[in-house]
Amino acid sequence: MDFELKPHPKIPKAEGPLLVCVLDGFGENEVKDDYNAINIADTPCTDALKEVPGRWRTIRAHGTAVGLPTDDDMGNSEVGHNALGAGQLIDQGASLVDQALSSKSLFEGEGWKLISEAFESNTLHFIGLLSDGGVHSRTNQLFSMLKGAAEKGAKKIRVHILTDGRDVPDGSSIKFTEELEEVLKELEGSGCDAKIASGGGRMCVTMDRYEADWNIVKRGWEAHVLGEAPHTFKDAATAIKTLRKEGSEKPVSDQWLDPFVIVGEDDKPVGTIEDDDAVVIFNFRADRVIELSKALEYEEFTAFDRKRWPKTRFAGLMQYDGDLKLPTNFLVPPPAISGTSGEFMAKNKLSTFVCSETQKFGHVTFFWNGNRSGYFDESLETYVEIPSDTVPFNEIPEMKAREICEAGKEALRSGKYDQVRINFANPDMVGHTGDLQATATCCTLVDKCVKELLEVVDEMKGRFIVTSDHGNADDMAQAARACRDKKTKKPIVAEGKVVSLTSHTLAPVPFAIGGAGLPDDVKLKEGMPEAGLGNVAATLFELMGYAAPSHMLPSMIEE
Ligand SMILES: O=C(O)[C@@H](CO)OP(=O)(O)O
Ligand SMILES: [Mn+2]
Ligand SMILES: [Mn+2]
Repeated sequence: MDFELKPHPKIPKAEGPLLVCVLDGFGENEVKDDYNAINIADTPCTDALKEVPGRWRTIRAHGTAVGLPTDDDMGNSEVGHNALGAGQLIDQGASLVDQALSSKSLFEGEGWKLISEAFESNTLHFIGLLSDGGVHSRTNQLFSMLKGAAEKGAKKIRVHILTDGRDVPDGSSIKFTEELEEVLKELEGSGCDAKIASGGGRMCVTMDRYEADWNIVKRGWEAHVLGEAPHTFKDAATAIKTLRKEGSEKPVSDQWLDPFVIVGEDDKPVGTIEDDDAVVIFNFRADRVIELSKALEYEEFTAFDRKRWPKTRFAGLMQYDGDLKLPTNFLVPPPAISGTSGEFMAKNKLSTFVCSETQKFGHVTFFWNGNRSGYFDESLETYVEIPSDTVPFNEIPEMKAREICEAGKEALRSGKYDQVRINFANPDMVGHTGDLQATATCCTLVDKCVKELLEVVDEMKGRFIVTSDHGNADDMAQAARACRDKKTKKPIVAEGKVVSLTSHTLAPVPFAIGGAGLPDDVKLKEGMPEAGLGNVAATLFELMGYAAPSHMLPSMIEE
């Protein structure tokens, strides 16, 4: 690949830096009702951006536009930031696993060979997120692997389930558990001893990310590996129903269920993880299983006391970190992402400042750079992580927006950077709690932060991009979502309350350009209705005064 950036024939380089500001989960939903938290928030700055002729549009952020299998798949941070940073359409994990299952290549690769060594005399464990959300995993993929393993001779299978309620409606984990039990019963009928062994809610068990709180992984380790948890049950459906504490003063949502272990008639755990067992993590998405992968794979490990480290035959559904080559073994080769905008920046000696808080830090670094940890050239890249709070984010909807804003302003003013890239986590992270008011509150704050940043961009004669990676805050009520079902915009009401929507949405996202350093005649093209997140990287280079690299999807700037 030719990495040399050539000057843009018409757009000169700016005096000041380019700000790339990602408002995570800030969709532009066509339904502007009382359940659209952005609509009810006070957002004068981002509203004003929409009014500038030729400098605002929406772009696609879901489905096939970001490499997902179908246009029913909502966008998410991984695919969103991959597309934003790479400027290319990449077949994503969800699609690659689907393909590997339908071609059966999944059952023929090295990873499968490794785990199949345990089929005869040891246990095969599956650990992952049990839902059909399609963001981290999908039940139909798990079920195909379970059936495939039993057909190919696995004698004993244990499944460790993390309940969702974040990418799918809260409470749906019971349905997914029942579906799983059905499949396991079928396997039992064919002579395979197959059971659910442990579980817990994804936000408090196992699925931490970016090392925000290792205790989450520790709880998972204790439940899945050691068979230890504060609660034991004879079956998973009872576990979930009991731990949800429905009808009580403080019901618990699927995301936040305590860890639990399933025990047999003898009250002993039905499925601890032992030496020589095979373990498969059935999530395709990386961020929330990298820590568990490290705990399973690394002999040297200090993040928490594992008490016991079984030597397992461990494979990820994918390889989750291309730089660390973690895990060593995997069932499906990950998408190849190279020639990202970050790599081009570094190879052309352009300097970058990147900042977010822990919850989104890897989004603007790891995902942005094509699922690569680390730097392309540390002397040119400054990455600042502001530690996130470890509470449910509707309790502190401000999160670290203030701190990120201040760091961004300082970086812009320093004159040291060609690009300043930041991500505000709030609309997404607070949106996932389903708390409409708190989400509106954080959108108001984020809008203020954007205003302050844009003022500094002007002061420095710089340029800006303000955009998002997918929707979330733009629809907070189930069935109110316009894009999912245009016919029923009315929210679902249960027990007198509107049922909240905790997931991402299918809405497109805003894309705004501007800044005092941007010549007046630089405008966005008309048309290009199909443009999506993958068209941002080329646009970014043009805004910086360079011709876009030819392998990237086309720029949205008018020629
Ligand atoms: O929290 C997460 O893991 C996902 C939702 O499952 O959200 P995002 O893609 O915005 O990171
Ligand atoms: Mn996101
Ligand atoms: Mn999210």
